[in-house]
Amino acid sequence: MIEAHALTKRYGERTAVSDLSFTVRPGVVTGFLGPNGAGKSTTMRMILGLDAPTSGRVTVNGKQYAEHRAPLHEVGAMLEARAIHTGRTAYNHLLALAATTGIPRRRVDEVIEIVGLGQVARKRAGGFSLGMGQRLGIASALLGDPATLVLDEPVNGLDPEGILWIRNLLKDQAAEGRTVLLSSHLMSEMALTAEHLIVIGRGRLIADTSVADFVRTAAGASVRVRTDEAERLRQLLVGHEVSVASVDRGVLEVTGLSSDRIGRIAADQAIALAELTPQQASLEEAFMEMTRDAVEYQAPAREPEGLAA
Ligand SMILES: Nc1ncnc2c1ncn2[C@@H]1O[C@H](COP(=O)(O)OP(=O)(O)OP(=O)(O)O)[C@@H](O)[C@H]1O
Repeated sequence: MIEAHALTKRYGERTAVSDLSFTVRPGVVTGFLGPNGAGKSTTMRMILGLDAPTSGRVTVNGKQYAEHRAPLHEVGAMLEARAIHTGRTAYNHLLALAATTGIPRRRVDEVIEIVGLGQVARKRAGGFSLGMGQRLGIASALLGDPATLVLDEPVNGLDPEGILWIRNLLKDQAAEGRTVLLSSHLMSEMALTAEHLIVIGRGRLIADTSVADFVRTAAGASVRVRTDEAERLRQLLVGHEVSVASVDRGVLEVTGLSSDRIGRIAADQAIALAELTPQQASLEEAFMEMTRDAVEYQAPAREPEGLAA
């Protein structure tokens, strides 16, 4: 369990994270979303004790990272996969890491198997592809068999097979009762991997919700209706906070009413419907919609061009 309480981080004049409170629970994959510069990496660094909060606090299983006696067993992290620029083999890299924390050699073999690096474990990690580097980063994170995993952009640069692999791995880790927090810019990927979302914009909390609710409550969700009496139905539906667009002959797109409601109104007036389809906003659209205000509202008007995140 990760708990942030009024977490704030300032770098000089710039506030990277502002009064951020959230809880990441075990058992489900939690996605950490936000536009560029929203403060995701800064928050993750504070979780891992790599950056000190200006105020507030964040704990992992009730303690701040530095208070844990064996942090590698508590929290596994991958912040930048590319941080592994090593002349060592993947195996020796993991072995050295294990040795510093009293983790046995057989666990190194185990994690190499888990991440599928068996074929290349004796090769220099410095020559690894991005995908192999990601797998090695994940192997390092899993080494201490931690109850909590914190991964910054773990699917970055992976091919479809690698993405599917990480998705299943993280779901399995969560299903085993671990706490899993991952950030990603790939919203569509997050929709498939995460069950819960923490969304931030300009360092502030925008949403702390299930993926299903996030998409459901996103503005812009509409219903597609097809009927021979489109014009009559349009006049019945249109009103305060309900807009109806004619997208094609006999096809309406209704925003502001549920499909249930539209179906009932049509039935009451004996209008036969040939189609009544809720158009689910994609996570990508929902994310853009919900973070847009945070970006626009808080962007300082006087900021010099080119500096705005
Ligand atoms: N060491 C630092 N010194 C000064 N400003 C920083 C520092 N680290 C981050 N920032 C600023 O804090 C804000 C948040 O950055 P952060 O990297 O946490 O965002 P992010 O959500 O991870 O973004 P991205 O998705 O682009 O990586 C940004 O405006 C960034 O410029």
